[in-house]
Amino acid sequence: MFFPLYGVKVEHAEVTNMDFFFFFFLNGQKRGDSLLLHFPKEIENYFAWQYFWTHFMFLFVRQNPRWGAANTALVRWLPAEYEDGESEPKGWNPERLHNGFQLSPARTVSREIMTSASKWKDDSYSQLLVDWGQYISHDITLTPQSTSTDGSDVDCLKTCENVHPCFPIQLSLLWPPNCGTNGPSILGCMPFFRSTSDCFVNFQSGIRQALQRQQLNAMTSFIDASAVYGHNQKLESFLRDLPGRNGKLAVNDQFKDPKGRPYLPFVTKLPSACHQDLQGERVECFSAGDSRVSEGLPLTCLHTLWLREHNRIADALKHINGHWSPEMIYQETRKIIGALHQIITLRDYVPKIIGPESFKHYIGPYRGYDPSVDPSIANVFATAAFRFGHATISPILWRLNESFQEDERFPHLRLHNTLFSPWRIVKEGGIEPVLRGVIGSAASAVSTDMLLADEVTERLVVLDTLKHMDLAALNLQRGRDHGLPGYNDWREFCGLQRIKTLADLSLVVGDSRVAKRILDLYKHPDNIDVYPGGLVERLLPGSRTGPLFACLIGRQMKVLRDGDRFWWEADGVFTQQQKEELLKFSLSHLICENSDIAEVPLDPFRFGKYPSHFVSCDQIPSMNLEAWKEEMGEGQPVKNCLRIFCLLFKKSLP
Ligand code: HEM
Ligand SMILES: [Ca+2]
Repeated sequence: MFFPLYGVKVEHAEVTNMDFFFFFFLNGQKRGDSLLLHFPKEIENYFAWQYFWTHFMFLFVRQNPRWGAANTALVRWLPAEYEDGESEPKGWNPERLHNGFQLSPARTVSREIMTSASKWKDDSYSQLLVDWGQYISHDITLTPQSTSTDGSDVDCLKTCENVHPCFPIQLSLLWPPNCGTNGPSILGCMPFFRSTSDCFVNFQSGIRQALQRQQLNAMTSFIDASAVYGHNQKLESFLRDLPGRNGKLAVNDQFKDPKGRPYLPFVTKLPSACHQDLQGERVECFSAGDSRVSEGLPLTCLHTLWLREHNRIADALKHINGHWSPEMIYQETRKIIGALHQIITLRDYVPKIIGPESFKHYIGPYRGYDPSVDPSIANVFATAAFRFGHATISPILWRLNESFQEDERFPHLRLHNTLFSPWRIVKEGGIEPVLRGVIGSAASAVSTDMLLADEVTERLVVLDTLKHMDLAALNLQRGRDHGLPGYNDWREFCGLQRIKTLADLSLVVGDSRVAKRILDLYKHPDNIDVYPGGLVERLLPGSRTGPLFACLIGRQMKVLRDGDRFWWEADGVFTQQQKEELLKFSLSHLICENSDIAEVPLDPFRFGKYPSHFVSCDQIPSMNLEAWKEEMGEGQPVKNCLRIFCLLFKKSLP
């Protein structure tokens, strides 16, 4: 399995005997596997574990072990629509008519209605809101792509023909389209690898659907900090500082920041494909729980902050509970970090993305774990709705100094000069200049006539291809590759009216010129792809999405929360006192604790000018980890006990 655009190969599922063991007894919920289960040192060996599994694991067996596990299929909320009914994407046969018309190539749609040479600013939010979106998307979804070598002898980097597994994005010579008399002529193509298909046949949905091509999610769908810890045992072990016996994560052994703070470790396969500063030592791609960590600098900064926070909390827990084993410290810390990811996402992020009304409507207050809810990621969410964020990418990466002014030594950069360039962190002042830029500059606005910045539609850098790519066209082609039904079908799914006329579309878009351009291009409203359709909708009040994407994102977030046995608010996961402490956490606190930045906004997702809207780090609430103190008394119940032994025996550990 291969992620060509990120230049990282990932072996399929890496299932070991032990994994099967975990899988059957613990129902495949990888994160849960290690979150609640903690053992005293005496039984931290295989045979004792086996005894434990055999005798007590029935307590955890659930009906749907694969829901939300890594390397399972993206689920369908509507059946797939392929040209041949089973696997060929729409547009595979360019001559084929859809509702009487040929489909416009993805690149044409991108240039006609999605690419923008400029972006407005949205003074309500900071750039961090955008970057958290990307970061959290990497916790919940990663769609692996086929390699050219998957049983075929075509090279998708070279061919411009539709031959499995290649589905290249055709480039049109004439621009703008329709300006010539003989129709657009083909200039070449951008490489495109089809997503890997799932070989698991699910007959529950009927024979026809069972035979349809399905795509995979390589991550755990749960918001569980899998981007920090990895989603399989091998990666998880690699990321830990096991020799240190301290419950911490491994750090970079070659470089530290100017104040001695650690960086993420490098990947092991060297030399890595990341770009280099031509002077001095090489800086390789970083490694983390998610392989895309080096894609952009703000993303790498967020990964670095969480690595440091894990190690900081692990130190504190060791100090508070001197009797805890390294394994216990690691697992408790991981559990806390997972909960913090959930809190930031559902409390701070999602309401700003879908707006307060949609939050109330689609998500609502938490009412406990519901075992009948499937927490898997939906294909339409990963492939269209949550890619709304691509329309909010800033073409400039802002870097700021201590006074939150442009840093003279490290000036702002055009985005394409920052992708896959971790050397800019190591050699250009650490994470601080980028982080200050992220909290100290306004987010790009979303507006129907300025969608994706041309920095990502004309100059997107991906590894393993020298050609610049077009992110809008990739998203669209990916939607067709996955057989996503059209925009109108998804509107109906969400209880919104189907678009029948130009007037309908103008109303929904709020701009009749844009609506006309779309219908001129697609010719029939039922042909509009869900990605551009959802993206151009007029935003709901107080949101960054229109009604369709708000519905799809809202529904996805609700199932991620309600279908998660280990959701931080679920019964028995944390004590009341611990929950109260967790709620004090904020991304501002994360930045204060783990960087050299001493002043931050109270709500770092909101844009505020420096210095008037910033406060000193002393004023940012912080968690008191004493709530995790475990008081040991012989034969007495353990205080704050939520560990599995305590739950089973209601007494202190031997
Ligand atoms: C500089 C910023 C970003 C870059 C360069 C970037 C780039 C990419 C690329 C190259 C892909 C794979 C495209 C394909 O071949 O299908 C992708 C996928 C995706 N992106 Fe982004 N992205 C960025 C920011 C964001 C943001 C802000 C969000 C959401 C708020 C987001 C959400 C997603 C999602 C959900 C996927 C699909 C993941 C999967 O299932 O594999 N991205 N992005
Ligand atoms: Ca996850």
